[in-house]
Amino acid sequence: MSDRTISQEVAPDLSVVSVSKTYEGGKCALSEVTFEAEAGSFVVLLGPSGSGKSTLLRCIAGLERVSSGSISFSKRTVSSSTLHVKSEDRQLSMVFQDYALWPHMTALENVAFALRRRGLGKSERNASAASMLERMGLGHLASRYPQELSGGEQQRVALARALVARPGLMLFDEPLSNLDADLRERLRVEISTLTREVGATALYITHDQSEAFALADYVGVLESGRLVQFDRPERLYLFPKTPFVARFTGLAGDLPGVVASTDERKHIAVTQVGPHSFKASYSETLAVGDKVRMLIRAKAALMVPSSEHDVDGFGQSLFGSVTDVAFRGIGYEHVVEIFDGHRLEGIFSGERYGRGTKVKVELDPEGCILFAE
Ligand SMILES: Nc1ncnc2c1ncn2[C@@H]1O[C@H](COP(=O)(O)OP(=O)(O)OP(=O)(O)O)[C@@H](O)[C@H]1O
Repeated sequence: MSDRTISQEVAPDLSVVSVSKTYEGGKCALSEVTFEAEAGSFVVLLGPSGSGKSTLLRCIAGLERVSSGSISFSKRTVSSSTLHVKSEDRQLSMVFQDYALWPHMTALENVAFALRRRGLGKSERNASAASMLERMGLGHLASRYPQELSGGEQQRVALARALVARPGLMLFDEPLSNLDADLRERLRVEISTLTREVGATALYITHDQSEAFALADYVGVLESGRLVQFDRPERLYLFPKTPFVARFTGLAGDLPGVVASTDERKHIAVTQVGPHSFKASYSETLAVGDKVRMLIRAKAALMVPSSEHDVDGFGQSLFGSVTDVAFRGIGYEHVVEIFDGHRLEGIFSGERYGRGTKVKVELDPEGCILFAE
């Protein structure tokens, strides 16, 4: 960004300590949420509907008061049970799901309005707004009103408005959920690039695991108001702390089993699953005889055609029959029925195996994760 008239606000560290929020009427939406986001990092809060994502974002934005705990930006407390800094004094920008543009202002005026508190003259504000719209490929739409723009164009104007003041902290409330798949992907890339380009600390909420993994430096998973894991996306995928985190971040299979032996040093257990025994990884304490669930990541499942010489269940593999196949552009996703009516889903292959094809699925122990029932 070439405009030098607007100074960059310093990206803050964000510190959320034991934040709880109970709404009037007694609904507890957040319970003891704690995490730290480094200055300039991109954090995604992921969780199902009602898990407390919006409440947490709104507390950080200053749109809700916390019931207990504290929120600080670079050691400056902005929220606690006795202190509440107003939203407009928190030096942040927000992008909402429903765009929230002012309908009586043009695209240019909407973006320029974000600079009203920067002590700039009108012509400077307009020049900065025009250059930001240009930067986002919206220059030719600057004089249009929101109702004359498509949903995707409105959201990009909203993004331009959030970026133009070069905020230290940017908050995103499911900004892509009203857009179609293609536009969602393109705007996701723009959000990721531009936010990092301005160097802001970013907090983004979504219920979409693939969006979270694609954007985040760190992902926080919320379940019923509790932050159950806060980690790098890669670690979350390989070492989910709970079955909820594993299921919410995408599984190919979820099978019942019984522990047959354990290797505590390597955290690998042999588990009897139906007629088969598999090696799988575990992090909690497990003992021989414990009933477990073996949760299988799609990455761990390699599908090959079965041959008459194969022995079912030998060496981390099992047999099945393809019940569904879907073309995904870069390859095919299969559903495979295995023993006792259990299924593996999302089994990816560059080759298409038609319905009814007998296949062998090999499982990598690293992507098979055991949790006690
Ligand atoms: N103003 C409010 N008054 C009372 N309860 C509320 C209020 N806002 C949210 N809640 C409740 O708090 C819980 C968390 O809501 P929140 O909107 O934070 O979840 P969410 O994860 O953002 O959900 P969604 O993805 O559906 O937006 C829900 O049970 C919700 O019904």
